[in-house]
Amino acid sequence: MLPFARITVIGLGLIGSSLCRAIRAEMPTVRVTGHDANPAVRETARRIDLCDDVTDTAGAAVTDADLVILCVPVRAMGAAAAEIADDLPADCIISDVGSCKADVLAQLDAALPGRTIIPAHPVAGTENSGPEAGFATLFKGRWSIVTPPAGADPAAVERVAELWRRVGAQVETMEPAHHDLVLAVTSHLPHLIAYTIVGTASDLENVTQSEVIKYSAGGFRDFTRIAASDPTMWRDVFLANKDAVLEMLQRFSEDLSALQRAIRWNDGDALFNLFTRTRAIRRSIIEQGQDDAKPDFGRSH
Ligand SMILES: NC(=O)C1=CN([C@@H]2O[C@H](COP(=O)(O)OP(=O)(O)OC[C@H]3O[C@@H](n4cnc5c(N)ncnc54)[C@H](O)[C@@H]3O)[C@@H](O)[C@H]2O)C=CC1
Ligand SMILES: O=C(O)C(=O)Cc1ccc(O)cc1
Repeated sequence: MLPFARITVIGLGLIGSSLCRAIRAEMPTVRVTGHDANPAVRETARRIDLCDDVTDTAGAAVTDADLVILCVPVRAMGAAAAEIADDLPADCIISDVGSCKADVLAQLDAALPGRTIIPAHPVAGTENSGPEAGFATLFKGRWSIVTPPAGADPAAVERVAELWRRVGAQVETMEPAHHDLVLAVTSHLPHLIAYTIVGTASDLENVTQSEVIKYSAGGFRDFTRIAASDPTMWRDVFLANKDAVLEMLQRFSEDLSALQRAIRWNDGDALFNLFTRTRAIRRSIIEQGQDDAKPDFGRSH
């Protein structure tokens, strides 16, 4: 049985538009309604036929929904939820796709007291944003982490989990605070490092911008891709997941200082041992099939 019959997506950027496409591809009888605060995005969504209906107001998008998924930047979640509060049907489930969960849950709880809120985070994305950047296979073979609040209705949790399975994701449930700690080190800190290193390279006085571009080896190129990620989205993630990010940044700084020391004192063993350990981590990621380069990963678009 389909987990939902009428799904509303609020925020039709990369993730919202990918979700619309995936739902229509995998569950063609589900009615998909969309809304975005930006009129240009609504116009694009209509032009590319993203949803069955794109509404000009958030309220009109949710009046007969059985699931509403908020796909807006994490610090806009509360405002987006407040906009639909008066028009939500009584038994509608509210979810979101935000990259951090504790702060978003607090915003949703405050805006929608007493409602069934089942947050989730598809750990899938790209450096691009906007409705035309999305694609139907984005979630295939990826994790979606569902982070229900304490005491959440298990049937509602299962319906949201089933939606993610239907669009191709593997589902894990986690407590919101634990999610935020895990993602701080696996996703948020790597983005911060990428933003830093690309900024550092572009600030050099003795190396020209064109040399940075011309001689950028593989590693630096990968950083520039990540550092091209959406500024609004990532500003919000760092501010909303401040405590976990600062904790991981502290540990990272200490480890970086240890590396600095090893280089200064010619401690080759320390360098070799660390690089051997990190190589093993990369290899185990590939063995577990979590690598983008794998051809069966369903990411062709
Ligand atoms: N980009 C990525 O790779 C991933 C992003 N996420 C999360 O998904 C969410 C959306 O990110 P993207 O789709 O990448 O961003 P995006 O920038 O492509 O799209 C966000 C859309 O939300 C709209 N919006 C902003 N405030 C709004 C409001 N109050 N009401 C209605 N619409 C509003 C914007 O106009 C924009 O079209 C974020 O919370 C992000 O943390 C989750 C997984 C991956
Ligand atoms: O493009 C990349 O490398 C990403 O890391 C995409 C991404 C960005 C944010 C998320 O919350 C999940 C995935």
